Amino acid sequence: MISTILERARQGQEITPEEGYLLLTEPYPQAWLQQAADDLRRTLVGEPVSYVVNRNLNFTNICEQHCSFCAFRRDGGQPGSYWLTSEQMVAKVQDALGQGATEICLQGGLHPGAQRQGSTLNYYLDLVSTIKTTAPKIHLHAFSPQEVQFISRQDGISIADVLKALQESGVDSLPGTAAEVLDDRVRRVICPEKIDTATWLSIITQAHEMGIPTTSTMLCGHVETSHQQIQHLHHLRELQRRTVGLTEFILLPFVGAQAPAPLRRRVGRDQPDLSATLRLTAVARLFLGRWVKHHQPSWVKLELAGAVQALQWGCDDIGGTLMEEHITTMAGAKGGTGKTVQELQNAIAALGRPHWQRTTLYQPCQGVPELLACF
Ligand SMILES: C[S@@+](CC[C@H](N)C(=O)[O-])C[C@H]1O[C@@H](n2cnc3c(N)ncnc32)[C@H](O)[C@@H]1O
Ligand SMILES: Nc1c(NC[C@H](O)[C@H](O)[C@H](O)CO)[nH]c(=O)[nH]c1=O
Ligand SMILES: N[C@@H](Cc1ccc(O)cc1)C(=O)O
Ligand code: SF4
Repeated sequence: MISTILERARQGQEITPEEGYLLLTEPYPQAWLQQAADDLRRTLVGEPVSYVVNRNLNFTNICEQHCSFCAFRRDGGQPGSYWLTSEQMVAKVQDALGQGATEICLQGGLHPGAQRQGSTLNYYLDLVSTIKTTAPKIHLHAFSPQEVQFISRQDGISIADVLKALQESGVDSLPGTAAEVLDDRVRRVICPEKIDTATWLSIITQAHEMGIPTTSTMLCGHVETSHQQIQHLHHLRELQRRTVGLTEFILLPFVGAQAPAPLRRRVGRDQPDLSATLRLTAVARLFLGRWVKHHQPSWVKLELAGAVQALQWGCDDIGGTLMEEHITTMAGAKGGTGKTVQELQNAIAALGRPHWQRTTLYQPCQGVPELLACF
């Protein structure tokens, strides 16, 4: 019975993957689902909604892979390809500091030419030290598991050694991107060159065991089934049961408008389906239950109004200011490339809920002058 499952989940009891599947697929009033997810959110984290003042830094879009959803990647030398110099990165980090950023979110394409002294790891360590020299106190949220594996593969060194070197040079946490859908049949269609499910889980597990926290994500709304969505959430819940290193879950609905034609045509939709995204947002909150306290929608992909709705379907964080979002904007997302603190605060206040500025790891930040005291 749907109402029994919802009631148990609302109280924070674990539901099975089969029950999660029923919540996603059975016909019943979606208001029940919304209410249960909203209630569980209130029980676990209360009314306040957080945001983080951060800047995205996508150091290059030159990438050796060809994920079928990705409008960001370019070949080297192709029109629109770019590779930032360290001077350009320093300027962006300084500008971010001036705007009160506490986090740099650093990710890029997998560029085989990105090497120092013949080593890919050395290039990435240089990136980290460029940022940390410019902003020693900033939280560096850098490199997806796919990027970690790329370094390991290029240089023939272990994942553990890559993670250790990144940690020692100043990486504070990893973005849990490249998860897409943790199902190898889906991965063979949308990202055949990427690491498989087991490798993604293993890299995140190793990071957590070394004391590097990560976020978690799901790229939804393309070719995956409801069953595969639940399996993805199940993988995350089991991982978290073992390591407790996930800080949050971020649902990333696929934006197709400018994505490569084959997947775009197959999906047949340019922008995310908001009601399907909200349903999955609520099921993710209920399924991950007490294991993952923080849930974030993507205002880039849903637009701010859609992200505000997601705050009523289980989310408790509105995300980051981002300052410059490229990846999904290049795919035709309509949410914009950055938000001011005022815009985020106003959006939260419109719901009648209090807002608070967090660090990447969900610690409170003080007012602007004391900002850097929160590290
Ligand atoms: C572009 S990658 C950057 C890091 C690295 N290249 C990687 O793939 O892990 C970051 C994430 O952006 C998301 N993304 C890319 N294209 C998207 C699209 N069209 N719609 C929604 N999310 C997208 C994917 O989830 C992907 O893992
Ligand atoms: N949702 C998107 C994000 N989110 C990143 C967060 O702002 C932040 O880095 C995380 O909460 C850790 O503190 N970043 C993007 O570039 N695009 C998005 O759509
Ligand atoms: N969600 C990632 C960041 C991110 C998300 C989506 C993107 O398209 C790009 C980056 C995080 O862990 O913070
Ligand atoms: S998602 Fe990442 S790995 Fe895949 S093509 Fe885009 S930049 Fe490259």
